[in-house]
Amino acid sequence: MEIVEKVPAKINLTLNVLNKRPDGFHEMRMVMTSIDLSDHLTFNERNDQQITLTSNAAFIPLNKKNIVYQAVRLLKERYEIQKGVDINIDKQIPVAAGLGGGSSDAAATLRGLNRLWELELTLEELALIGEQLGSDVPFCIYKKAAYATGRGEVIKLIHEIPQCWVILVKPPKGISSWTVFEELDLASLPHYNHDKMIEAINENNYEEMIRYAGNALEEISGKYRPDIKMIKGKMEKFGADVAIMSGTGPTVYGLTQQYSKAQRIVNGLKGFCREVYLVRTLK
Ligand SMILES: C[C@](O)(CO)[C@H](O)COP(=O)(O)OP(=O)(O)OC[C@H]1O[C@@H](n2ccc(N)nc2=O)[C@H](O)[C@@H]1O
Ligand SMILES: Nc1ncnc2c1ncn2[C@@H]1O[C@H](COP(=O)(O)OP(=O)(O)OP(=O)(O)O)[C@@H](O)[C@H]1O
Repeated sequence: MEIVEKVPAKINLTLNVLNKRPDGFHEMRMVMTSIDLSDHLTFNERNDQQITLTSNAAFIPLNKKNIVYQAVRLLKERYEIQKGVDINIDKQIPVAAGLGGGSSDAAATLRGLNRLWELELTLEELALIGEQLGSDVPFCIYKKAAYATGRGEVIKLIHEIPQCWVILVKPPKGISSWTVFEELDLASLPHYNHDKMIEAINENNYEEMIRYAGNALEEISGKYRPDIKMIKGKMEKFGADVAIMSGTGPTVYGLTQQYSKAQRIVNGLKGFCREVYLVRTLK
């Protein structure tokens, strides 16, 4: 039997870092939404114990270093599954971009194998397992909009955000989450009002929502990647209502509700960056 899972990327509408925790992670407060830029994972059962990965992308590992492989191993060990699986990763989400690409692939693997091996696990159970793979994986299990706390694994689903166009610009070279978090000066971080943002989202009020968008990691990532600031400025100049870095970057996203404006922003930015995407937020 063949199973296919759609694997949406994510953006952080607000990202706050509170304190460093005893476990070495940081306490987060984030409003996040899935967006319609997706990988696709295809699963085919094997009767032997082998796990094989194939992909159109040359730049992700296709062995046990891939988070998809780790997700398979986790489920096989936990539920004593005596079967293997062939998985193809149709990679469309830019890698190490701040868009949750690997985390979302891992989440889709848990969802896909739940179906393929008929484990009948709930999304909450899959999210609990996903925590062991990475801080963003539980959010990615739901493919919705949510308020994420803890190290990012405590998820409270919220109302879908007001429909809008999302323009994504992914500058060359990624940034690792580890590097960004290690350099943080917590006392100097800005704070974005996620409660007010969630209120605006619940009222489907786009104009009010964008007033509260922001990413506390922008400053530190910007030190490594001065192009982030340049792209933000260009995006606002071409008419985006807001221009914010997603996750630990380097991707910058802009929001607008007008398609004509979205097209103008895309055409303007294509002059500065190769990887420019125009997508919608997911319902
Ligand atoms: C920045 C975000 O992408 C926002 O969505 C996430 O908070 C990070 O998610 P992620 O990359 O999946 O993070 P993980 O793979 O769990 O951790 C990578 C590294 O980032 C740092 N990290 C991550 C999450 C967190 N709450 N505190 C941290 O300090 C840690 O150094 C960790 O070793
Ligand atoms: N299936 C996968 N897809 C993408 N990257 C993967 C995958 N498996 C392992 N990786 C590795 O994980 C690293 C992080 O990639 P990823 O795309 O998850 O970063 P990201 O978009 O910044 O995610 P986040 O926003 O959660 O930090 C990359 O260096 C990549 O080589």
